[in-house]
Amino acid sequence: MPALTATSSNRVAGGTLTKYTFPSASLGGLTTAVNVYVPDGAAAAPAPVLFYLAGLTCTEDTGAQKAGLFNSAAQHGVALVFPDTSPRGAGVDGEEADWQLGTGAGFYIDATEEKWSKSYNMYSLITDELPAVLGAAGLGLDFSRWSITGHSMGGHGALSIYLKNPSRFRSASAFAPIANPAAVPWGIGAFGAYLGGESVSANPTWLEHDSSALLAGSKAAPGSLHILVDVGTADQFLAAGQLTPEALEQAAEKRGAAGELTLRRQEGYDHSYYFISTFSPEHVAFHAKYLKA
Ligand SMILES: N[C@@H](CCC(=O)N[C@@H](CSC=O)C(=O)NCC(=O)O)C(=O)O
Repeated sequence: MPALTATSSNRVAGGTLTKYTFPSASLGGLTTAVNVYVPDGAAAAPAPVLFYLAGLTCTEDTGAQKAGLFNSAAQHGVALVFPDTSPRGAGVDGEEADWQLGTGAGFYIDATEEKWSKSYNMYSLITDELPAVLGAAGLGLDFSRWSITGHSMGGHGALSIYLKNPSRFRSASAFAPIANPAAVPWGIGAFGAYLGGESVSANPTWLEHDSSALLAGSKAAPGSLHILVDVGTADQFLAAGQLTPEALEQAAEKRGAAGELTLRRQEGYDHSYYFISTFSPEHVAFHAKYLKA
């Protein structure tokens, strides 16, 4: 197991936020950084864990600094993990050229195209390596009680990772997620580069990472999924057709298991962290209900 190096530590909301770095096998040996918030008391009784996956152009610091999650996490005794959004410095040609691809835009999938596949494996980092590395480090994290949330690209990550692994997580939520990436410009660009193909018809493996397709086809027991989604009605990327929350609603309808998806349209809110920080306490409370059941 790689050693964690603590590079900063801050007292916040009755707990401690520590930034760790370690060489990541998933990311081809590149050093990755992760912020971990542990509420006081977790040394004696390990805390359930909520991952926060950030969006395009973000880092491990964005959610920690702007999402307003700490007070509610402390109130519910929940630990928070904020991973980075991509490898850094992989040296892939063009990875810094476009904010929607490459650095800051890992899309929480494992690339299969040779150009990207050595380092762009954010799915493995989130689902396997981080729980193994953080779990073995004795930080007071209880990964048998694990939920996941995220924003935009990170909302896509949270929902798709949950729907691919429903028995590993207690619940999922998302702020303004890219709900149907296989069908919108952001997803088509990223999936085309990382997985290959120009469209989902050319490469149907895209659907393995598409939350709407995953929900519609989920084999999880009816009623066993717990999903909360908020989207602002004034979201600029909703207007641009990148988010398509209606696809998720249609998928839930197709699955036909009532009560699994709560999707709320929040009047007048945009895509920003002002929106996220307004509703993040409700998301923590939603997850705490299942993490502490
Ligand atoms: N540079 C871009 C805007 C990038 C942006 O808005 N990123 C969002 C996530 S979008 C989907 O994943 C974000 O969370 N930014 C960080 C922040 O602090 O707001 C442009 O040119 O439009």
